[in-house]
Amino acid sequence: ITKEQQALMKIILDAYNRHQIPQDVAKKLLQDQYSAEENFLLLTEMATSQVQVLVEFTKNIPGFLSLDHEDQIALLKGSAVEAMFLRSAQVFSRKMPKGHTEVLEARIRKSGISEEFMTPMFNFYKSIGELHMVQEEQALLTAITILTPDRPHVKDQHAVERLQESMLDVLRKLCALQHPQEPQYFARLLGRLTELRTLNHYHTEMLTSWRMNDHKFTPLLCEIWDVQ
Ligand SMILES: CC1(C)[C@H]2CC[C@]1(C)[C@H](OC(=O)c1ccc(O)cc1)C2
Repeated sequence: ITKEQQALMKIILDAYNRHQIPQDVAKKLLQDQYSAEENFLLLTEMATSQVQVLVEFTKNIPGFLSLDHEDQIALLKGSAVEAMFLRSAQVFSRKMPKGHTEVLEARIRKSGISEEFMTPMFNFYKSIGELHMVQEEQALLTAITILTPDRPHVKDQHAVERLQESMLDVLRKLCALQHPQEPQYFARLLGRLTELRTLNHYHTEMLTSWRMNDHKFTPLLCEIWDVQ
């Protein structure tokens, strides 16, 4: 890993750790009642704060702010769901204190999300948990997800590709250093990104079914997912 790659990794990691989910959301997890309505409101707050954290993290990805402004928006909108699932998978499988994980799972299961979406979502959380990623890998994988060139409406895909490639190069070297006994570890990480893309479809269904039951989203969520 070269000097400038170490510098890049430090910037990404600091940005990833600087913007954590506000503690008040985590606290509410254990306090409020368990009604489907209460759970939905809590998940709305969680999703909204996750999107805010995503925007702040993205702004700190070296080179992102020099991209075309419309492309910056297209990348954020195109990656928000995947970045949110990636971060919540990591929070779910590692950061959360023991009791919280079960409570969050129970609230998610009782919030009007259809059963058919639960399975792939929790399978994804399990598959991320099994990787035991170090936080540098988590931060880089999130940046790589955001810098996916073929999102809808991205005009200068090559500019995005160049940024993503430099992240992929650092991640590949990091995996080789962190998991010398597992040469296929890097490929496994990238395989998770493919699994992540399948969740986009379920997420759209989830939003639609909530809307059908007249649930209200926050302005930020409406803007990032073009709903309402
Ligand atoms: C853990 C999750 C990633 C999983 C369950 C809660 C999440 C934060 C996310 O919720 C939403 O996307 C969402 C969207 C709109 C809304 O009003 C509420 C939640 C899906």
